[in-house]
Amino acid sequence: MKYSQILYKKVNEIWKQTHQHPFVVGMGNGDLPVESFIRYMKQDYVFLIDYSKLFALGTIKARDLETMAAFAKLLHETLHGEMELHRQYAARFGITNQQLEDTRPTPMNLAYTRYMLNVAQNGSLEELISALLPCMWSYWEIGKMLAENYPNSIEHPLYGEWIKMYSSDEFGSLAGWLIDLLDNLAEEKSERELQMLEEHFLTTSRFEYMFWDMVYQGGDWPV
Ligand SMILES: Cc1ncc(CO)c(N)n1
Repeated sequence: MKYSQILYKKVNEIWKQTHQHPFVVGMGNGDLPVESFIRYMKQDYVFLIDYSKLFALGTIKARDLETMAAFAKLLHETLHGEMELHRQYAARFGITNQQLEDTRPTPMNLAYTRYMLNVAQNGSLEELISALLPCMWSYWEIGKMLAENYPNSIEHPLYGEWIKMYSSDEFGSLAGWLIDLLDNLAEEKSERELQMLEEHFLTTSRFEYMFWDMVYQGGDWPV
């Protein structure tokens, strides 16, 4: 069994809970309050600023030109693709790009990005990928689940664009490349090293659930 399939089985329960979270289900059936989505868009924008740095670090840690170029492409896609979706959404609500950028990350958002950046800056390329992969893979799974379970969801005037992006073959091919890369790199790893990669994969899978819950519940700093 491929290492990624082993990891997928280990996070199955966590990802299933994410698929059943009211924020995610609300995007599918259209019941998600707009205020929750605006909070998500703002928090996710500042998340993506730090998240994109992982791809830059991946280019630095890459051991061959092809992998360097792929991480550079992921950096570009994040800064100009995913973040542009948020900027377009924000404009519909009269929120400027500067206002998006000035969003103060919640404690949970900060904990998530700092965990990933710490792994990416101090760990191996394999550790960076194992921390990063649940972000892309779980979003692809959520996008596909919503498009399949709620056929009209991609036509929703607000949430449709989000579902289209994350269920797309283009986003899936980027996630698939990262999955294959981890599988290739895992072949040469010791049991102890694989245990460390698994811990990162589980931790950021849990952070993904917590991020949906934070934007749904509105958790923030006391003052
Ligand atoms: C919190 C979070 N995780 C993953 C992704 C996928 O890019 C995202 N945009 N935001």
